[in-house]
Formats: sequence, structure tokens, C-alpha cells
Amino acid sequence: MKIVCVGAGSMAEAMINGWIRKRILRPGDIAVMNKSDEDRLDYLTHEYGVRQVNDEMSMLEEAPFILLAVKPKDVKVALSAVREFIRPDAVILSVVAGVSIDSIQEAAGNIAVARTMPNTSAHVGKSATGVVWSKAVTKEQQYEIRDLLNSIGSVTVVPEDKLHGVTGIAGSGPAYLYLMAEAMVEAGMESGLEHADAMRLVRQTFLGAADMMQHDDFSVLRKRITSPNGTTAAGLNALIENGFKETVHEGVRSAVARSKELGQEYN
Ligand SMILES: NC(=O)C1=CN([C@@H]2O[C@H](COP(=O)(O)OP(=O)(O)OC[C@H]3O[C@@H](n4cnc5c(N)ncnc54)[C@H](OP(=O)(O)O)[C@@H]3O)[C@@H](O)[C@H]2O)C=CC1
Ligand SMILES: O=C(O)[C@@H]1CCC=N1
Repeated sequence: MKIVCVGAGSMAEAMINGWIRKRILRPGDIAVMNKSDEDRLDYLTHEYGVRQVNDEMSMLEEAPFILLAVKPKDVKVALSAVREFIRPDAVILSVVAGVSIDSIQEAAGNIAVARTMPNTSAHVGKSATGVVWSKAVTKEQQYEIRDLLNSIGSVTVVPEDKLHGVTGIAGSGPAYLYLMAEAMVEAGMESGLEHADAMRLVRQTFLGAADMMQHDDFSVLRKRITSPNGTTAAGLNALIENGFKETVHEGVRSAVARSKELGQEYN
């Protein structure tokens, strides 16, 4: 047993899928537990081959890593139910928004904690993950954690207070892009495109742009598309005049503020 997932929802599944697809962990290395949704656990076992803790809390005693993937409001109750079974030399890998290392250690006992902020692109091994670890995390454990996180995407080590910003642009970030994509499909259909065609065109536009973004600054890429007085200039001017950048700033600011609120509410 390598890792027990306390919480088996969207984020846990994305990471499990990434780890298994990237062969960093075998299904049998992973066990899952949640609050009450047994059908969910059966789905994860059927889909990925992972094990279920059920009442065998002794599985936690075998695990060098515990993935904490419950909602902030559930952290204290979830950890109080498992703390006596967590190995003293284990590391809690938390993906919980806002909840500090200190709060997790207070609820779990003085266990080493790595606080991370991934996103659901972990499903396809392309998460943008921020991480910070408590002093008790050994160098060896840091390497293992980096392997676990690198296998599902990129890893950025930040001071703990910067994880709010990571949450604002990366943890929540994919949702902003999906909203933009939805709006582009709707607008494409308004221009007369069939839904299926608009979906295919928007998907490929995002896919191509994401690849291009690996090689050049975003403003350089944008300028290469913007012919003087052309269609892109018309589109960008309308977006900017209608407050597009301010709106994006406001969205990120709101997510960052909510992350800080969660920290205050549940620390
Ligand atoms: N979704 C995302 O894109 C991201 C989420 N996160 C963070 O990941 C965490 C989980 O989010 P997400 O996966 O979306 O949430 P979900 O609601 O999908 O999953 C929450 C899980 O926690 C379980 N749970 C609740 N209470 C307990 C408990 N006492 N003991 C054990 N398990 C419990 C639930 O079980 P049950 O179903 O039985 O109630 C469920 O499996 C959050 O803290 C979130 O901030 C971080 C980055 C991205
Ligand atoms: O929306 C949330 O609170 C979680 C954390 C980042 C993405 N989803």
C-alpha cells in the first residue's frame, strides 16, 4: 500500500487516474475511503482497480502517504477518524483549498504535511500544481512527493501564503477556460455554425493554443494573430473595451479571496 485517499471525489479521482495512467502507482498501491457513498467507491474500484479501506483501517498503517481530498468543511472530522491509524512517519498530501498545514497537523496529530493545490487536468497528467511542505517532510519524502506530482503535471514549490494565488489561477483555472469555451461555442452557433462543428473547432483552438503557449510569450503569440485592422483586432478590441481583462482579474481575485476565507473558516 502506497497511498490511502481520504476523500474519493473529483480531485482524488483525477490524481488516481493520472498516477495509474502514468504508471507511477499500481492500482493495488492505492486505497480509497469516503464518508458514506459506497457506490462511489465501487465505481473507483471497477474503473481503476483501486482497493477500498472499508473497515480495514489497518490499511492506513501500511501507507507512507495519505491523500487528504475532502472539502475544507470536512477536514477536521475526516482526520479525527483516521489519525490513530496514520503512521508517525507518514506524510499527509493535502489538496484541500485554504486549510493550512498547522490546521491539518492540529487535526491529524504531528504528522508531516505536504500542502498542494492541483487541478483536475491531473486526469490527463497535465495538472498545474503548487506545493509547500512542513519542516518534518524529509528530503527523501520531498523527492517522492515531487515524483507523485510531476507524474500528473507540473510542480511549482511556493511559500504557503502563495497557495491562495495558485488556487486562484490554477486550482480553479480550468473552470474559467471551460466557461470561455462554452461562450465561444454559443457565439459560434449564433454566427450559424452547427453545435458539433463549433465544439470541434473550439476544442482544437484551445488544444492548439495550449501547445503554442509552451513555446512563446502569450502577448507575442497574440500579436502574431492580430493583423492590423483585421478580424482579431476587432474581436480583441471588443473584448478589451467590454472589460475582459478586468473581469478576469476580478474572477481570480474572488477565488483568491474565497481561498483565504476558507482558511479562516476551517483553520
Ligand atoms: N475539484 C477540483 O477541481 C479541485 C478540488 N480541490 C480540493 O479537493 C478537495 C475535494 O474536492 P472535490 O474532490 O472537488 O470534492 P468532492 O465533493 O468531489 O469529494 C469530496 C470527498 O470527500 C469525502 N468526504 C467527506 N467527508 C468525509 C469524511 N469525514 N471522511 C472521509 N471522506 C469524506 C466525500 O465522501 P462522500 O461522497 O461519501 O460524502 C467525497 O468523496 C477540496 O478540499 C477542494 O478544495 C483542489 C483542487 C482542485
Ligand atoms: O472550487 C474549489 O473550491 C476547489 C478548489 C480549487 C478547485 N476546486
